Amino acid sequence: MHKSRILIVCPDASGLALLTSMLKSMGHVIDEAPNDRAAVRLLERDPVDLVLASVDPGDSDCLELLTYVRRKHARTAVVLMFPRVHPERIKEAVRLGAAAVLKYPAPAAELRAAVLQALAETERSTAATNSPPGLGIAAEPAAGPRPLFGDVGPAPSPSPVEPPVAGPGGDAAPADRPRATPVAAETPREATLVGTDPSLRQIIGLANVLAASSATVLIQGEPGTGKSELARWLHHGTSGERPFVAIHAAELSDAAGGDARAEPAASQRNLTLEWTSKLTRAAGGTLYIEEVGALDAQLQIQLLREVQLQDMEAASGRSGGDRSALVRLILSTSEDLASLVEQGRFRQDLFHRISSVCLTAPPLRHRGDDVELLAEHFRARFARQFDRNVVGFTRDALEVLRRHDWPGNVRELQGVVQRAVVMCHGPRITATHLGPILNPHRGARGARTTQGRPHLPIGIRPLKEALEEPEKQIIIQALQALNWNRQETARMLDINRTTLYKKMKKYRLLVDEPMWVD
Ligand SMILES: Nc1ncnc2c1ncn2[C@@H]1O[C@H](COP(=O)(O)OP(=O)(O)OP(=O)(O)O)[C@@H](O)[C@H]1O
Repeated sequence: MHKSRILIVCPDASGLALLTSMLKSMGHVIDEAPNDRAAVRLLERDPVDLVLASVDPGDSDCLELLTYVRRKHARTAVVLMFPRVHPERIKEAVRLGAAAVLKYPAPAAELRAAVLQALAETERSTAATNSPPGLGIAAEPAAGPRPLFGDVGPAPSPSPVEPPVAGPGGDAAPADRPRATPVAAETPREATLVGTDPSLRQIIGLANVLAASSATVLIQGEPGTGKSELARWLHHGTSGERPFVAIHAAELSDAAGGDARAEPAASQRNLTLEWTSKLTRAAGGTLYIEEVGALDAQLQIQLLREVQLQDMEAASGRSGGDRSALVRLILSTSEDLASLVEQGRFRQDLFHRISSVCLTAPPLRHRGDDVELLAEHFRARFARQFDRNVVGFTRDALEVLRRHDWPGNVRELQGVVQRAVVMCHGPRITATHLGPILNPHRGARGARTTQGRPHLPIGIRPLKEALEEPEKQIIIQALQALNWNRQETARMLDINRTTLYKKMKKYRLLVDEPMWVD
């Protein structure tokens, strides 16, 4: 075996000196670091064969260095040392790819044996990876990681769907990463951000600056304001060739904990698998998590770890270099995350980490002439798509569009124009095609206050009856904002789909086209 390079990470100076002298006596070259941050800096300057790290298993981030090394330096073995028994953490460390977990301080013989075995296994797998195919040099099956730290029970068996895969840089991906589905990564389409209002241009200007960095960005704004479009814009600014993976936080939580009957350990494993599969698919590109406030507690921890890893990466001073395994995080929210923190529904530490770089998508009602520009953009697009000879809007239609306050923002406008194009049989969309919600002559929206908001049409009548009209209007607006997608609408209104169905039936909204279309 050649002279190996070992990085020893130990916060205790005397322990560090002792470990160094033990391993130096074996003929290895030793680097030393007092903490993870210093270790990452050294690793980025000069890769090593093995990292030997003493960490406190009680610290929630004690496995971060391990995760980092397994992801970024797949050929570097990691041996951990824990000063006290922590069976759960040992299992987790083994699952994440630790070659061994030892007691700290470990007897010299045990330490040397573990180091030798880890180095030998790394050398074997490197030789196997480097062998040209067809030469018949088969690698011995690796003995597999084993905890040496007392009896902690068997390591979780690997899931059948997660064989190690070649990462984008050619390195073997960490063993806990599921295989990337070949078609999984979305080919990013160009982002479209129509609009000339200064509030939007300012955000686009900021996005152009941020596109060049790998900083985690939080995009906030009301539903339908174009947060996803901004995320694509940020992604596309770096490179269109890289994967863009978008996922709604609630879907991620559902997918991870989908089976309510599953054992806690199994659902924890599902969750880790789901999370790592998303990261694997996004490797080298962007992971966009919509409505980050809906992440459940476990996923918030996973996200916090990922953001911390990114910070370590930034602290290591790397810029530009190998980005193939890096994942840029873009998060969005239409909720006020600070108030979720106050309610105890969102981790404060995570909130502080993700909210330092923030873009706010302006609501459409504050974007003046953009309503017309966007309406024209969607008119042209849908006329092309549905092969309709609709060339514009009548003056009264434009007036109606201008006066509406667009609670569903750009998505609502898009839905309204789409329907109008389908319903329009002449060359121009008229106010009638826009429906009573938008049409003041039909009286459905009621009078406006000075702030441009509608008065509720409530007179003195039985309460149940008085509440029906506003309820109907809220449902129609939500349906319009969500393109008549019932599942999404039920979710937005926080009612189940059956309730929504019954209410749509009651208000005669269950026709193919909305009842108000002439
Ligand atoms: N400036 C824009 N120019 C053109 N299309 C836009 C613009 N902003 C948004 N859109 C379109 O409007 C729709 C809604 O936008 P998007 O999904 O980005 O909003 P969002 O804020 O992410 O919504 P949500 O919070 O509900 O997920 C999309 O079809 C998007 O392509």
